[in-house]
Amino acid sequence: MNAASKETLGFKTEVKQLLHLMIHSLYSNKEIFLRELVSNASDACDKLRFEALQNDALLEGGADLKIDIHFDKDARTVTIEDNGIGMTRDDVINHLGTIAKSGTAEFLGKLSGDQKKDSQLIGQFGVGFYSAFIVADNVVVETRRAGEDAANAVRWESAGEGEFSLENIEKAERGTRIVLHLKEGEEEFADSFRLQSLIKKYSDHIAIPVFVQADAEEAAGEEGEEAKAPEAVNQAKAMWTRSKSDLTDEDYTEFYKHISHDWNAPLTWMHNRVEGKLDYTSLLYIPAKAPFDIWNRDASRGLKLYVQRVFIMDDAEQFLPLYLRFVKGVLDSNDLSLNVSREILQQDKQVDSMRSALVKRVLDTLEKTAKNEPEKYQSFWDQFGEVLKEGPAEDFANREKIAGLFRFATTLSEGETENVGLADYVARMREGQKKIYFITGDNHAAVSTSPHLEYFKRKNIEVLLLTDRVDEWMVSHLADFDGKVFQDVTKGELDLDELADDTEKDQQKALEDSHKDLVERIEKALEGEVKSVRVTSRLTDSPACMVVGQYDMGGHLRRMMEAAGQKMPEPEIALEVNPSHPLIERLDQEQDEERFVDLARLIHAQAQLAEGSQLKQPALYVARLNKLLLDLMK
Ligand SMILES: Nc1ncnc2c1ncn2[C@@H]1O[C@H](COP(=O)(O)OP(=O)(O)OP(=O)(O)O)[C@@H](O)[C@H]1O
Repeated sequence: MNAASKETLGFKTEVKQLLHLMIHSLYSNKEIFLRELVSNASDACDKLRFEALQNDALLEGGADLKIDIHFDKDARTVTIEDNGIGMTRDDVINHLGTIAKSGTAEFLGKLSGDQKKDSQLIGQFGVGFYSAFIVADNVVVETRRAGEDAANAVRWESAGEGEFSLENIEKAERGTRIVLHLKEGEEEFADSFRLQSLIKKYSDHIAIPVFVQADAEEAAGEEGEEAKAPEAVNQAKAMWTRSKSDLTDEDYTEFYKHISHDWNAPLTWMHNRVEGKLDYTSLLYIPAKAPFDIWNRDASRGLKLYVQRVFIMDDAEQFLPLYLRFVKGVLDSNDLSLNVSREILQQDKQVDSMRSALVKRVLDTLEKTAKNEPEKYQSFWDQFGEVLKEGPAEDFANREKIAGLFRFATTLSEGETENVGLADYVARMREGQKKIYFITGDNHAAVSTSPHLEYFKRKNIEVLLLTDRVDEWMVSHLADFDGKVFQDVTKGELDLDELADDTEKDQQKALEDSHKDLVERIEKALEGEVKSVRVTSRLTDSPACMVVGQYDMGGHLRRMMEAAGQKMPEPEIALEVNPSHPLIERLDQEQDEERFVDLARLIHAQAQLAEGSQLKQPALYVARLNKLLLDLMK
């Protein structure tokens, strides 16, 4: 293609939306553009170094990777230049004209127009290259992919307003040069001192040296003095290789922002050097806020792999299980080969050992946070609890440890906050109680008022209130905690052996004996609708409730599976009635068989509604109820 090949292309809609929002909501943090562009430049150098392992011709004879920052006060420009991997014309179109993240549309839909809230969200999304437009009204990118001819370079230019132009240019040096034409009022950035202090503040941890042009007076130097070789503004050393005592919280936080593209400071981090059988350094972070695509299990994950300080890959998913996909960080191994690939990692024994160690480290840190900083832990749980709940199914060996990190709302806790750990639950179990009781449902209001809880409330036995979609599935994988099995209170007969004293058991027996006829009559009236009917002492205020078989799927999970189009086998449903309830007493005395059947069906329908089920024939229920109401009004 020749130089005449200039073309103008439109940004994808989502870029336009994002640009607009970003410029407005991030204006109060405008200086972050430099961090983002330097971060990209450093990634580009990392990528070049990696590709050069296979093909050192890419270095074109120059292996000194660096980032240069220039400015021109009069022209009001700032230039960020790297000699990294560079981009081809296609790369430029793909990376600087679209947003290649899945879920972008949903993300944009969540933005509210409230600048404060939106800037938080945009932070979670990652602002990247486009942040240049916060301070610039024109951005020129000149880039040449390493290994390409000088004539195959590209110039991209845009005012950030819907379109960009592309043309072929000559560029002798490989890599990318980004020229920002600062908006009026932003000339403060065309200043050596300002740029240097921003690099120190935000990019000190970048492993590639960053050089900032000196001020004119400074550069001229004293007369007769020899020009000094410029010094990098940053430490230019892989941050994780520095000793902990040398690093401040700010260093850790800025490094986190660089690798994670997250705007918020992390919740906590773990920095460890391991020597011995394995030799590696890991720096792992737990974010404070969940990224927008945490539920996309294919979304990129956060561990970068380095081998002997050389960047090898992003998303080194072999080193952490999916249920810890929120962890971000760096792993630098001295044992693996520089030629390591994803396929090799999958079969490598050392990788398994490192993975186990990293998992243990993360779980231990979470445990420690939960113990020493409960409020901080609570905010972690609120963000990532649901992800962690995938743990017992994925990581059987650690399931007890993971379960210890869970937090739930219970019948004894205040409001809907999930803040009761299983260890707390077990510690306050009633004398003789052997099981951990729970109930699942769509929301807190529905489960906390379930008839199934009446007996437990009466006996002051704590019940976990589980309302996440994954809960029933999670508990089925957990099976027990501290030797106590989990029991769904809506399943199987109430376990009086465990919970009741002798008088209560005798009473139950007496109830069963004295209501044999009633039970038979109701069974007949509900033939085909329920599997069996029995009297119960589990209810206080409600006349009846539905109970599924001990090994059947609970109502909540069943409804979700059915909503997802799965056909479920019919469960063994029993109707349990409360003989002390006035309605059941009245039913027992009903002589008119037709009215008896109507009443029994109404009670059955109500029990279904109370557990959150839908009636198969709601209109029939309404008709029956109306008939009874009319009778009453006579
Ligand atoms: N200096 C550069 N050299 C080479 N490629 C670059 C450079 N700057 C950006 N790119 C390319 O453009 C892509 C988009 O950059 P951008 O900063 O928008 O997003 P990102 O870095 O992938 O992630 P995030 O949006 O979370 O920051 C990068 O992934 C990279 O491929």
